Amino acid sequence: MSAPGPLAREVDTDRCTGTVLDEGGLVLAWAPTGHAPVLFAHPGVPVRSGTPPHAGIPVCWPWFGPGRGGGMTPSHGFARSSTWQFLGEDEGPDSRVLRHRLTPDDASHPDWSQAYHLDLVTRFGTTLEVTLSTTNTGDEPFVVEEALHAYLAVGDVRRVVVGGLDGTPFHDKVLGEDLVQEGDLVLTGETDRVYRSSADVVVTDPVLGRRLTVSTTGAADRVVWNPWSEKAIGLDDIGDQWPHLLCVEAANVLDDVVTVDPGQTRWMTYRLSVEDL
Ligand SMILES: O=P(O)(O)OC[C@H]1O[C@@H](O)[C@H](O)[C@@H](O)[C@@H]1O
Repeated sequence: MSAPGPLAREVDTDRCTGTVLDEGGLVLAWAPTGHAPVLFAHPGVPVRSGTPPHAGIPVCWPWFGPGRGGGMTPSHGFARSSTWQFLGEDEGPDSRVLRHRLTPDDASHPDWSQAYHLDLVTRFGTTLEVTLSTTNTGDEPFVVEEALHAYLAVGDVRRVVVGGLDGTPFHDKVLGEDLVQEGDLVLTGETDRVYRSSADVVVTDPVLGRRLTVSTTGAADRVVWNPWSEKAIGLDDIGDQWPHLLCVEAANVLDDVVTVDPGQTRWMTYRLSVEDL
């Protein structure tokens, strides 16, 4: 018998449909009325409890990947595999607002003893807005890496054009080099890049006939990732679906880590909108 899936909070309004899971505080789905789903999730592999999926918008916190010094597990921190408190939902002026929180009572880790509140506010409307806030409830400053690791659904990643990054310095994790983007980005192979930019990113998708715009506040970096065919084989919830996703993440990583002083709250917002071509 397969394990039951995590608890899903469903939204269905005249503006959109959407889903957030308590596990991971994962925004799994969003589709404004009249549009196909905007976030990627493998059509044949359900989300399993205990396994953070390559889907939706995982929360990476308080480290990214293996952490700045390397070797940290789980990859991307413990927030995405922890079960968050659901604080409730209400109707905003133009969106349904769902609130989740993670505290040391919900998630602990041997390498993380700091006192914190991590809050996730998801606004489901004709645009999607996700805010991740870190509050230091302890007596000592602490440093976090963080990302809202959005998996955008695309028709064919080899045919999309990613605009808004021209002239931006980036760290290429595949090549291990620091480079500068020239012109629009067209992906031709495994791509894993940390762009030092807070500018809007526009993904033009001729196959699905739409344009996605990512804008953020409080995020110094954009991470662009697709594993491509070979690496995708080892990721069972991506597999042969790799052409149908493009991660454009809002992040504060590498040299852009965030210091949170006692009593302080630092926040980051990811906004996503879609328009027909
Ligand atoms: O398989 P994971 O842990 O979800 O990570 C997926 C990818 O996430 C990206 O954000 C990282 O830049 C990649 O290096 C990583 O491979």
